[in-house]
Amino acid sequence: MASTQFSSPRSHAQQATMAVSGKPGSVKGGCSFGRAVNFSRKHHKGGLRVRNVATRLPETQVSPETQVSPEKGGGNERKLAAWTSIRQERWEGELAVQGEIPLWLNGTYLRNGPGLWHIGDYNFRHLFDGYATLVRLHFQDGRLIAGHRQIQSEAYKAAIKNKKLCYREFSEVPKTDNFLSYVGELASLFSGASLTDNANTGVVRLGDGRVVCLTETIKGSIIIDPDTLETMGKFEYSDTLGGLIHSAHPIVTESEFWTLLPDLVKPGYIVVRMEPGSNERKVIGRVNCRGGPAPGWIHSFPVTEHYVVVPEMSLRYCAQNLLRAEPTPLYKFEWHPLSKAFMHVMCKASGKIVASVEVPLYVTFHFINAYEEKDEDGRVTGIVADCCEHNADTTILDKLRLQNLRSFSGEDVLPDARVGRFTIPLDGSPYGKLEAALNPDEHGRGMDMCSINPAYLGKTYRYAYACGAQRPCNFPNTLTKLDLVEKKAKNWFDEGAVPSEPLFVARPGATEEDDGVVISMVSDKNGEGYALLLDGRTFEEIARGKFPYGLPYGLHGCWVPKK
Ligand SMILES: CC1=C(/C=C/C(C)=C/C=C/C(C)=C/C=C/C=C(C)/C=C/C=O)C(C)(C)CCC1
Ligand SMILES: [Fe+2]
Repeated sequence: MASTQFSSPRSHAQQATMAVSGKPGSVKGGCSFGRAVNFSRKHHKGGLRVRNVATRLPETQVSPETQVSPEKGGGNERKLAAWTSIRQERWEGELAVQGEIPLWLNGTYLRNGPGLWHIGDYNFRHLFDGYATLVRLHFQDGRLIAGHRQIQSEAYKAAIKNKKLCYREFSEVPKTDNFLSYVGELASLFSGASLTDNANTGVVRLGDGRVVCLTETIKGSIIIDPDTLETMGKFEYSDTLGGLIHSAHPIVTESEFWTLLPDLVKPGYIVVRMEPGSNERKVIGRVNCRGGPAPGWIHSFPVTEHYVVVPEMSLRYCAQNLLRAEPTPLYKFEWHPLSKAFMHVMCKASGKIVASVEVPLYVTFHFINAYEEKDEDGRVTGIVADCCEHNADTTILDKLRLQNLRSFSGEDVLPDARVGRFTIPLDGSPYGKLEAALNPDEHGRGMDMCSINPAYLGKTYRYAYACGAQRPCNFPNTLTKLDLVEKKAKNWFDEGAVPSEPLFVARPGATEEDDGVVISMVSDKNGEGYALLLDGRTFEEIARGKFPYGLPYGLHGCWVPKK
């Protein structure tokens, strides 16, 4: 058992060297540290809370493999760790907490994301290429215990073993030695063998309690233990649906699991459902694409109580780009504005399509929520679906190249985004609407990485939490609470810091939509990382817990309540 703290400012390159050499600052020899405990208890409106005046930090574990990326460009000062590889084969430790963690908050927040962007001295290009990294925050009786671990996908293990990229990632393709192996490569691409299983995008808790990390490849569905972050094995689908890719964000509740399988051969989407406790997806229906040579990219989609909404955007998969060795500006995709854009609505019970409307062009990766609109007689007249919309501009994909993220010069380069609100009539009209749900200036014209109170999934709702922007910036840098009724936003900001997706956790017994806390993890400008708790209602800081090292950026999280 060992721990480390980087006590004096050092460049990432220096830190990396030390990790390898075992000299001071190296994690190899590490040391444990502890401070006196002094829990002062006091009564609060919401019940008894613990104030951590000084917290005993039990011995932390730092894996001997802990390594910081050798990417170039760092000065001598410590700087933002968000875009830096932090390899932790297994780290655990209690975090010193400033402020008060509500005593009702008992459970585990898990965050997944691509936190390791190099193999040896080869640096990956794109944010989405990195190897899956789990960070865990376990809240118990006012204390906060953290963990950090790499997911042991085949792609990751092969890269570590062979010291080179072995599977196709978002923008990276393994080098082929000669023509014959290229032919073999093509075959393995069509069979899916060369595609990655690097489950670096999200993490969900299924209704039956299993916790699964996901990406866009079906084979990249990996079960993990939420207590130890250990990789348990592949989530094997027991049906015969086949296919290689699916939506990275299934809709998951205690009783439902929905996902979409894009069909690249006969352009369309298969809508499937899986019961808790089962590994068998059942086909509920199919949507045929109305435009373009291939289906639009489906990273996520929304549902209402009775319907599945299937977006068809003009940013479409591209078979040729899937085959290419070098990335194109749109990676595996192509922009087909002439193919138009559509929203389809399928009845969950019958699999019938009840609406298929043309909408203005859009670019979205994350839907926020959707709900049904009813007339006075309770008949559903339309669907409203909200998303983080990039003003029909695909350049955000290029902005997420690591080189761009690592080279912020103070220029305002983050493209504008908004809360895009689709209105889809169910009366057979051919067109739907898309407009901003609130003035984008409310959130600095940055908008992505969203969550809601899960009790409001598919229902009329008022609040959403997301990352917005305080400009100038090159990446969303605020945490934002959106009030979609008052059309206002509250923004939290720490200059120079990058916060990850805010996740809302409701207070048990809450009756108000925003009664709960918002959890995020922040990489700050000093190279440090901290877990942050905001009050869901006031959006003010309640507590933070500092990590003894800087945190890489992470994408999506989930909440696992106490057993
Ligand atoms: C698309 C294919 C693949 C991989 C896809 C992956 C890993 C996609 C990941 C997408 C993510 C994480 C999207 C997040 C978007 C966040 C945004 C826009 C934030 C904006 C902030 O302003 C392969 C599996 C590699 C191959 C098949 C095709
Ligand atoms: Fe996502």
